[in-house]
Amino acid sequence: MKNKKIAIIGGGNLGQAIAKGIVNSNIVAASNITVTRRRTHLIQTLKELDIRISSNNIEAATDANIIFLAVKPYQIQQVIEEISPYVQKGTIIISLATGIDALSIEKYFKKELPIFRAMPNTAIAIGESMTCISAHHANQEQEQIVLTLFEQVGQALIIPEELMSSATVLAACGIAYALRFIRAATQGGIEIGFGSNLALQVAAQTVKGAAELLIKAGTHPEEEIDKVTTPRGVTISGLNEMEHQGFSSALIKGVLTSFNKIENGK
Ligand SMILES: NC(=O)C1=CN([C@@H]2O[C@H](COP(=O)(O)OP(=O)(O)OC[C@H]3O[C@@H](n4cnc5c(N)ncnc54)[C@H](OP(=O)(O)O)[C@@H]3O)[C@@H](O)[C@H]2O)C=CC1
Ligand SMILES: O=C(O)[C@@H]1CCC=N1
Repeated sequence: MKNKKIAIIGGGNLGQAIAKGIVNSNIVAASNITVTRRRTHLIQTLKELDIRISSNNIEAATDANIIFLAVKPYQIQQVIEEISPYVQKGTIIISLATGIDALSIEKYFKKELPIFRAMPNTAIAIGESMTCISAHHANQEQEQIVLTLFEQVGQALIIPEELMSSATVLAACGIAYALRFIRAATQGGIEIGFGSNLALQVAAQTVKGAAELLIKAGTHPEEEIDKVTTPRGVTISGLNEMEHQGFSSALIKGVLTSFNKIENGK
């Protein structure tokens, strides 16, 4: 793994975060990673980590063993058509583009390659991503390589491709849903007396603790809720009022709306 050459085509938010995560994990030497974008002046800081930067996609792709496609979905076809003639047989392709299926990616390459779709979330920047991955024309060794890469920047799992839209909603959009919860809790906290900074600190750590309870203890949310809700107490009153106002229903409807937009474009 250490000697694999990695090209990250599209050094934007996710592309840069992945490059940094891989370097921090020491799994591949920084000098083996090339990140490309047209405006390279915006990624000069990567050079301080020994990562190569370039605006030349073809050069980066030519000798790469693993290529991340981290451009926007509407840019992916053009980028693939540019690099495809130079991509060696057996090169692992990892596309981060939302909503572009593996068959389309293969069609743009005009040849069979091990193609992966990966959907991390923005917590990848701090090594806490939940990344769902699907594989197409890949063998077990290639699957393990891709899984290992994403395990350096959080948790990762391989799922069937038909679940990729669901993974996008639950994990990638999910970060935004959770942050909106924290913002709303903060606003409530201010109304009951906290200054905004303190309210944010309390709300954010509380959500982190709640998530860790489930992850570390492996319990169900309702089991943990039962431990907090004193009979005739204040928690159950607040929770029930939230449900009367449609809290769970609003969240579920939001999830379905995001999902339908990916699946049907509306
Ligand atoms: N999992 C998640 O939470 C999210 C996933 N995504 C998905 O991840 C992908 C990347 O998103 P994100 O990082 O937010 O997007 P960004 O816009 O931040 O990054 C895309 C980068 O691609 C570069 N780029 C555009 N055209 C080319 C080209 N021809 N050659 C090389 N580089 C190019 C752009 O830089 P320049 O203009 O300088 O070339 C830009 O920096 C998207 O496909 C999106 O669907 C997006 C958001 C969140
Ligand atoms: O909002 C979006 O379309 C992208 C996909 C997942 C997260 N952000």
